[in-house]
This record gives sequence, structure tokens and C-alpha cells, in this order.
Amino acid sequence: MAFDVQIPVRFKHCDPAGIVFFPRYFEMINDVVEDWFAQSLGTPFEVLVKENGAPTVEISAGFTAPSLHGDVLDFRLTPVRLGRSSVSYEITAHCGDELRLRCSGTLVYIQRMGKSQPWPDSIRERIEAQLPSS
Ligand SMILES: CC(C)(COP(=O)(O)OP(=O)(O)OC[C@H]1O[C@@H](n2cnc3c(N)ncnc32)[C@H](O)[C@@H]1OP(=O)(O)O)[C@@H](O)C(=O)NCCC(=O)NCCSC(=O)c1cc(O)c2ccccc2c1O
Repeated sequence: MAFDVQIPVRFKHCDPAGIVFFPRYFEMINDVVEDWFAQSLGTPFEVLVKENGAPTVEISAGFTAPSLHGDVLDFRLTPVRLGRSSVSYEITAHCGDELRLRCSGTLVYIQRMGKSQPWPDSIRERIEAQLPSS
């Protein structure tokens, strides 16, 4: 089961050429992950960060067509691997039928500013239920 969210391309996202500048895509990707935790995993980051964290340890992205101010991007996040303390995901963003980006990333559940920790059962169970093989 995937998590879907729309993000409109705003003036602040665009470079002087009028297209989304790539660091802004990484901010959008983080927004998608934050929304996934809040809306789908039952743990908003503002709650999670009180005693824990979830830093990204690996991320890669490919950009297949430019996005313009006013476009509405349909982001889809799919968790693809769940470990003891890590989760790997894939994200796509489309505008209409056109693929604009692909991304794969891994984040790790940690003690605040510390070492990796096993996922709490409440989060683990929700991610497990969303893995493609489930
Ligand atoms: C995150 C670390 C502290 C982990 O180090 P540690 O020694 O505790 O654990 P391990 O090395 O044994 O690994 C645990 C776990 O992670 C998997 N893993 C580690 N590295 C990779 C990798 N490169 N690619 C894929 N997977 C990896 C490993 O296989 C283990 O998996 P299991 O499932 O088997 O447990 C340490 O790595 C670290 O500090 N890294 C630096 C992280 C960082 O600075 N990232 C930069 C961006 S910060 C960021 O994005 C971010 C920060 C926050 O504070 C947030 C807080 C809240 C929400 C989001 C945040 C956020 O996005």
C-alpha cells in the first residue's frame, strides 16, 4: 500500500529558468516522508523528535522531466524494506501522466542524537502492513 500526497509547485521552488531547482525536490521528498509518518504511521515528527530521530542515511534521485511553477505533483511513497531500525522507501512524482522524479532512500530510527534503535511495535506494524508483499 502506497502513501499519496500532492505538492503544488510554488514560486519558491523555482530557479531563474522557471523550473524546480533540485534541492527543492529534496525538501519536497522530506515533506512527503514527514507527512507519511504523521498521516500513515501515527507518529508526527514533532512527537518523534522529543526522544528519537529518523535521519536519512542513503538517498538517490533521478529527474526525468522539468517541473514548472503551477504544476501539481502527485507524490507516491512506497516502503520497500523494513529492517531492525531502518526502512527503505521508493518515491515517484508525476504531473499528470508524466514522471518527473524517482527517488530511493533509507532512514534509521535512532535514540535522540544517538545510536540506532529497533522500531517501536506501533510503527513497525504499520510499515509491515504497507510493504508491497503484504
Ligand atoms: C543513523 C546512524 C546513527 C546509524 O548508526 P548506528 O551505528 O547506530 O547504526 P548502524 O550503522 O548499525 O546501522 C543501523 C541501521 O541502518 C542501516 N544503514 C546504516 N547506514 C546505511 C546506509 N548508508 N544505507 C542503507 N542502510 C544503512 C543498517 O543496515 C542498519 O539497518 P537495520 O535495519 O538492520 O537496523 C548513523 O549512520 C548516522 O548518524 N548517520 C548520519 C545521518 C545523517 O546525518 N544524515 C544526514 C541527514 S539528517 C536527516 O535527514 C534527519 C535528521 C533528523 O534528526 C531527523 C529527525 C526526525 C525526523 C527526520 C530527521 C531527518 O530526516
